[in-house]
Amino acid sequence: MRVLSLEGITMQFGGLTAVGDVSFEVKEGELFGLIGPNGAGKTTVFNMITGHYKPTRGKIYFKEMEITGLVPDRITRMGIARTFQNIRLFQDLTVLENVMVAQHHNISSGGQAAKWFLKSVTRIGYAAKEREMKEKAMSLLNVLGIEGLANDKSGSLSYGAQRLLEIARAMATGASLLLLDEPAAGMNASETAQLVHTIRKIRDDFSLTVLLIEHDMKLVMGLCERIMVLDYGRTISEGDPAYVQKDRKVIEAYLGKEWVTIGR
Ligand SMILES: Nc1ncnc2c1ncn2[C@@H]1O[C@H](COP(=O)(O)OP(=O)(O)OP(=O)(O)O)[C@@H](O)[C@H]1O
Repeated sequence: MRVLSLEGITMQFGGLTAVGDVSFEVKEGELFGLIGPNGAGKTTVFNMITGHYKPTRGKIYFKEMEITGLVPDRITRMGIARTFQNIRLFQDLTVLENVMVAQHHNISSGGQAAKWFLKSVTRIGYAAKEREMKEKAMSLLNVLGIEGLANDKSGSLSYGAQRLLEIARAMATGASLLLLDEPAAGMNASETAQLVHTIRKIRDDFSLTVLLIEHDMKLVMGLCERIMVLDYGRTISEGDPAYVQKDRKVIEAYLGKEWVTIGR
């Protein structure tokens, strides 16, 4: 079954066509990669799916329901969650609190709202509710392998751990489709290798569908089952990793000739 479907999506900013007539489908349970050079339009595609931008033209469907132009909060509640290229965590809340706040995904704005939410849950005495939220949040941190950092302030974490926390937060919304924007950015080689394993595991254990943007080609080629390549807002290739990495258009526009000899 297809989970996500984009039909002829176009996004113009004044005279600039950031994304031009892009169509693709992501099937349930798939690990789908969106790649291409800087400025190709990848994040703009994410922003249209999540309702941060309204497409100039085209339609977007999630599980056969049209979601084009719906507000981000509504789209999150329908089951789509994302991480951001520039990490967006509540830096002065703990790791555990960050995940607990994300469970209540209506509270998506500023740190004050997040603090108010946590305080009211505790003060009004929803002890059982709080305990349940804590347990769920801890189990997500466990899955991501950062449970040992639960009581640390998120601002004190390494870059790699912050990226994992962002994934935990996206999962905490109860989403069935995760959009990950450069999840390996800032990670070292061993963290990246572990991330491949983790993304596969959460896909399997939580029956998720994952759409990701990434510049680390080893991760993309080793993890994704299908890949779409954008260049100047247009689709230049789509297929499995074996096909895409041999496609001359992709090598010329993005991977470079050195990929052919050393990349694999
Ligand atoms: N809000 C905006 N207003 C004007 N131009 C924008 C806006 N958002 C994106 N763009 C432009 O759209 C084009 C595509 O940008 P986008 O961020 O989607 O690329 P990208 O493929 O994600 O790049 P990168 O790999 O560097 O993150 C760029 O030329 C960018 O400057």
